[in-house]
Amino acid sequence: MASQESQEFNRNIMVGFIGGGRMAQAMAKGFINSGLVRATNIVVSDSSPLALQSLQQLGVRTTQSNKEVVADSELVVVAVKPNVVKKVLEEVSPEVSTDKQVFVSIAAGVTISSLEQVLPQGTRVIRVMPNTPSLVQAGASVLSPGSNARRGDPEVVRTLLGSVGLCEEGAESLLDAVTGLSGSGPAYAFAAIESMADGGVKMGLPRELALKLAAQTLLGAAKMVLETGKHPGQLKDEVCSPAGTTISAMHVLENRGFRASLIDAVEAATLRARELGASN
Ligand SMILES: NC(=O)C1=CN([C@@H]2O[C@H](COP(=O)(O)OP(=O)(O)OC[C@H]3O[C@@H](n4cnc5c(N)ncnc54)[C@H](O)[C@@H]3O)[C@@H](O)[C@H]2O)C=CC1
Ligand SMILES: O=C(O)[C@@H]1CCC=N1
Repeated sequence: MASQESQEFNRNIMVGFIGGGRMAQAMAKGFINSGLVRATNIVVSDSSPLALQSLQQLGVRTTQSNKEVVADSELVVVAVKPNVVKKVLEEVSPEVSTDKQVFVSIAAGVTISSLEQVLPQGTRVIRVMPNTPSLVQAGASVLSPGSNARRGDPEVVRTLLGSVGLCEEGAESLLDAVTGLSGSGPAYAFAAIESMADGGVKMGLPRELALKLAAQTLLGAAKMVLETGKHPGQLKDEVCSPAGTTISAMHVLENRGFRASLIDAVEAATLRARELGASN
């Protein structure tokens, strides 16, 4: 929910999105549901009319003109795929005024210096790695301010993203690893939920119940880590009774490389983010 700082947050801020795909929709819906931004203060552009249809249902203004979004916004979220970022920034550059807009790029890998190079000199840029649970106020984001960001700019972005979950500030050098962990991480968790539910179904549970139990179990475990402050290893030990069920399952997971697979997954996604940065 909105933090104390948001008391000073300009609730009339105009927020634009260039690209109205999955991440933009998650953020826009999250911002509206948080109560921090009115739907009528959001404008989204997308080259595909289909992508704009579901946004129209939210009550936000939609357009196929990226320039219109920039002209009408104070905070512009760049939410196109990394390989399209340069092209759209070149296109909208004539509309940029350093006194008006802050550009927030959420593109995986794309560096602050490459964003600043293509935008007019002095453009205020903040690079952010968010994730899709922003849709349900349970997002995790890390932001990194560019070289022209003004004193209050990170705070505005932090308040906005803080209204849809956790938002931390960090050095840009951390952002590819953040992408590998929390940016891509929801997919790992969804796969875990789906697979645990499959296990339940295999052992006789109805599908609907199995899915609910699997999702609630991950949610509950995550809340315990965040709210008890205990190390996850200790919490795991507290579930494993001597000669009980859980330790038998943990043995299987260890044998099949469960932990190493997750470590490798975060590493692979981080390295891919670096590659995207080098090529875009
Ligand atoms: N999906 C995710 O979980 C996350 C995505 N991101 C980043 O967010 C960005 C967007 O990703 P998604 O939303 O997943 O992709 P997406 O493919 O769902 O959305 C991208 C949208 O951009 C539109 N588009 C393409 N060319 C355009 C142009 N020239 N002008 C205007 N719109 C154009 C497409 O029609 C599409 O609707 C990417 O850079 C990605 O790295 C960051 C964190 C998480
Ligand atoms: O898969 C991707 O490239 C994007 C970035 C982080 C999550 N999804």
